[in-house]
Amino acid sequence: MSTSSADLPIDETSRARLADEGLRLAVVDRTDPAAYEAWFRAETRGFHDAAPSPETIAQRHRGLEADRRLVGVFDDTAGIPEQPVATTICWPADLTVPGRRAVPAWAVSGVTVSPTHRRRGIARALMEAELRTALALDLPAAMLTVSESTIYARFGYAPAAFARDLTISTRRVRWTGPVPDGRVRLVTAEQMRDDGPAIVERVRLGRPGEMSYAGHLWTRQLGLGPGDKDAKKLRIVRYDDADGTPQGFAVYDLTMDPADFADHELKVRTLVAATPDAYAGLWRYLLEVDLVSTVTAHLRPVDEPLRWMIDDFRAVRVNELDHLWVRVLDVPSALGARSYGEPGRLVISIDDPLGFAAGTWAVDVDAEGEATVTATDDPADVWMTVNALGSLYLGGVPARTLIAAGSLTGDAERLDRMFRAPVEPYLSIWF
Ligand SMILES: CC(=O)SCCNC(=O)CCNC(=O)[C@H](O)C(C)(C)COP(=O)(O)OP(=O)(O)OC[C@H]1O[C@@H](n2cnc3c(N)ncnc32)[C@H](O)[C@@H]1OP(=O)(O)O
Repeated sequence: MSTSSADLPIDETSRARLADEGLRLAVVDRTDPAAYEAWFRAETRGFHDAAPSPETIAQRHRGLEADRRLVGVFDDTAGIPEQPVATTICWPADLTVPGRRAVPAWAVSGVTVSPTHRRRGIARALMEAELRTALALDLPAAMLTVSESTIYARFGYAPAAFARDLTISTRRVRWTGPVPDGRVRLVTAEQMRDDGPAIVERVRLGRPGEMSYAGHLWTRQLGLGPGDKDAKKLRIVRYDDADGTPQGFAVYDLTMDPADFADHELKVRTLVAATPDAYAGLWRYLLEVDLVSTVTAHLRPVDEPLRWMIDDFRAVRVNELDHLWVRVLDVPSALGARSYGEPGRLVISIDDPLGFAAGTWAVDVDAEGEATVTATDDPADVWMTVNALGSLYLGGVPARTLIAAGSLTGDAERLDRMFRAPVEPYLSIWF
């Protein structure tokens, strides 16, 4: 990487564009507590959150990772001029791609524009600046999880990993899956804080779409984040295999139905399993807690095997969502970083209105599935938008879907043999 993400100067193109409107685009000095507080208050306000307490702000500032790049747009005529009217927070993270490996990607988060300044092109200036910043940092792709799925396609992002919310009627369910010989133990958040990262790491490279994370994004999972209002409700169970090695964990809470004490809802916030045994052991435990009639689980993989491990398939209702959006910036680096299911040469023409990925690219895949990607003048075998490339990239979207949508033309079967991943892409966190 050419320079550290936090130290790179602000993008000049967007700075000049916003300066023409009397606005100042700047990297926020992350070492200055007052500057951080102003940025953080603007970000929480932008997401309609309650104003954070001084203790929460101080704790979040102390825990801010060194690679976080905070950007603000300032308006000296605003009601609270020291607080930015728009924010982003971005950092480099490892994104798992097919082939049990990762590509460094620019994680884009905290995108807010004050309601007083909306629809003046501020978000566009910020988003385009972040794409140029990612390239300046030699990061071949950018990624985000979204508040609304209507915003980011225009910047070249597309859904690449999906997720499901599950609602399980537990009284209809009898466990028919494996009964492993490990143990499920209730543990404290503090115990899990130490045991958990090793389990998360073992899972990460096996699943395209997962990303590296630590710090606040990790402790938040356990209710240990500063100001976490739900912390006291959380229960944590850990699955230890027969040798006593922790292989998985689940975080959940319980809500009583005021009309019937036997009808609690058990909400699974996180379930991470490094082995099939841990998966079975944890789900069986969660489905059999007494005084519960409904188990809900948020943000689960689309290939969740759970319904094959109970006796009533229809006891599980499913709602599917787009979750991780990916934007390819540097085609040779991004496509060269993943593996492919079939050898051969494929020439791809990419349409990218913002220019970053536009061109014709030859993808030469060897017998081991490794690719070399170069610019070429050869005629293209397939044509696609940069959005379609983002959706194909992790191997989770069939080419025929994109052909039907008009964002790709080419041989769907060949594209699927090359691009589809044997494991469905999935990202287990929001960021
Ligand atoms: C990765 C993340 O952080 S996701 C979180 C996104 N943030 C939020 O949801 C917080 C609440 N919303 C906001 O803060 C703002 O409304 C934002 C950030 C979504 C948009 O900011 P704005 O400065 O108003 O957007 P801007 O004026 O630059 O619009 C850029 C383009 O996006 C479009 N757009 C903006 N917001 C939306 C939206 N909510 N839905 C659909 N299109 C939108 C605009 O029409 C414009 O289109 P065009 O340039 O193709 O003509």
